[in-house]
Amino acid sequence: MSAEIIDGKAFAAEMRARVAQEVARLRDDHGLRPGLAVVLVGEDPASEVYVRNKGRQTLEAGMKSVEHKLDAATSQDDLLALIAQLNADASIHGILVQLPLPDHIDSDLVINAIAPEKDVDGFHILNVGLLGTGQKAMVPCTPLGCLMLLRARLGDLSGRNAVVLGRSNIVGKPMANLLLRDSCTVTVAHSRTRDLQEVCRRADILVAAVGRPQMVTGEWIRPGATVIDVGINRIPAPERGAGKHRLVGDVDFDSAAQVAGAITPVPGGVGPMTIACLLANTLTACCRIHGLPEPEGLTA
Ligand SMILES: Nc1nc2c(c(=O)[nH]1)N[C@@H](CN(C=O)c1ccc(C(=O)N[C@@H](CCC(=O)O)C(=O)O)cc1)CN2
Repeated sequence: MSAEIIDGKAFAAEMRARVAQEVARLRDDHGLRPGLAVVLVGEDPASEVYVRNKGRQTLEAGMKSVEHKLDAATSQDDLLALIAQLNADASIHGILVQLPLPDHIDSDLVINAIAPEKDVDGFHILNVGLLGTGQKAMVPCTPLGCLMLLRARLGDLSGRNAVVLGRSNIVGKPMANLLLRDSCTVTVAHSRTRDLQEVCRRADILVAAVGRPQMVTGEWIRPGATVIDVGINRIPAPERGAGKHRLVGDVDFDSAAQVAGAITPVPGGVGPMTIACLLANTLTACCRIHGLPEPEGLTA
């Protein structure tokens, strides 16, 4: 193996410590406590874990944490009523609706009902537009985490060839916008892209967010490239015992690490950065809502 392993878990821990420092400063200097409300509809086991971790890490950073766990059959109107209540709650600076939502709920409608200044996921159409036009926005947490890792490893990103594999609203599109904002030459590739492997091989920076376990192998990677693996896929691991599973990314780590200059592992790469950036966004939202200067280095 030749690649440097980018330790997202350690980077996220440093970021959370920095957020906690700033939260303490807000309390001491302004008597403020950032508050985050997380809404979960249904009983998806992975979502339950993520929501629990968000609540715990929010409290550890010194912020207020509120969890709303709603039955899977909750109506869209009831969910919208809860969002309206949280929008009006001055002690709440960030609102996040855990995705995916049950099929009977229109996710776009719900997300766009969140007050844009409290939209710490950065999914509201106003924040999407602000980011897309290079203006000050709330930035989606996973792409923000990827950007932080890239800047920490590479410094100035300008002029680099970046390929984003995947075009989702949550990761691929905002990631491409963030890399463009940092003056990369950006290609968004996806399942219909011709010569996909060749396109990826041109990348100095490759962000894989395609949702297909271990799809990107060493042959897809330019020697020395920086590879950010956003995928979180649970695959059977019979070698660990009957019915056991393990987590893998969208990149085949073993072959990719032979070629890349640096690579994020799964788990322990991008995943932990998602929640660290959520805390940073909640702090940023609190500062913006109260007209206070934002701490440096915690947003794009
Ligand atoms: N409203 C949102 N919903 C979802 C988002 C989001 O950003 N906003 N992202 C994902 C899930 N997610 C956070 O919500 C998330 C995913 C993974 C991790 C993480 O730390 N992963 C670990 C492995 C965890 C495991 O063992 O399963 C890692 O990669 O090391 C954190 C947050 C979908 N929904």
